[in-house]
Amino acid sequence: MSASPNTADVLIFDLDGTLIDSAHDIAAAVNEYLASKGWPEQDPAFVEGFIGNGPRRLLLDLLLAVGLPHDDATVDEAVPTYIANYERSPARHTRFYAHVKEDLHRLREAGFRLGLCTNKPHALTLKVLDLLGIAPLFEAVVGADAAPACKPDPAHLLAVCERMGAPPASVAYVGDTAVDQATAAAAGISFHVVPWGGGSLLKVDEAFRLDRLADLMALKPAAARRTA
Ligand SMILES: O=C(O)COP(=O)(O)O
Repeated sequence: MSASPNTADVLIFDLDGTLIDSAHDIAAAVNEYLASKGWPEQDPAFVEGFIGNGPRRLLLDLLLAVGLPHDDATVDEAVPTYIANYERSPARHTRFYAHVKEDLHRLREAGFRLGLCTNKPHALTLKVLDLLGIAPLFEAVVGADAAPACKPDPAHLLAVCERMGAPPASVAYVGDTAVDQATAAAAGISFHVVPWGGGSLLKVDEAFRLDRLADLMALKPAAARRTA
């Protein structure tokens, strides 16, 4: 069962599709790989639909969907090539969704502790957060390869909780995909969905649907509850 939506001390965020629109940089890295094989490049809006399960699934699912070779050997070779392409230019086109940066600051100032749980590779995640100037806002960041198992395995989200010393009942997870939603449900953590990324496609109780991140202020952290 999920925790109540009424309070939370710790807010853990997904990254791609939730805080940042990274589809153009991810598509550029994918297209550089496809071009190197002499295969047709893909539209960023199409590539965007495959983001959320990490690089291996991104490439496997995309190659499968467009009818290109997708055997293990092809994908094994594609993953490091794609990651190397992405690492060369991790935030050229990446943008925050509306009000994200200011709202993260407001949430921190209100006393919430912030964490990040993403299927992006860990080193790339740190690089992107740093380039976008939001790395210091997060107490714990766990990319897919820094977790015991990645989303939708609840161990990923629970690893962030553990690093923050936060019981799951004190946490809310914020994401945009069915993977994020399933992860939170399996971890027994309440899930709030953003209106962008894949968020509008998800079925959730309306009380858990955000217009912007600042709506999470309603969850009042412990410090604010004591002084209320
Ligand atoms: O699939 C990825 O690379 C990252 O996706 P996430 O930040 O939505 O977990």
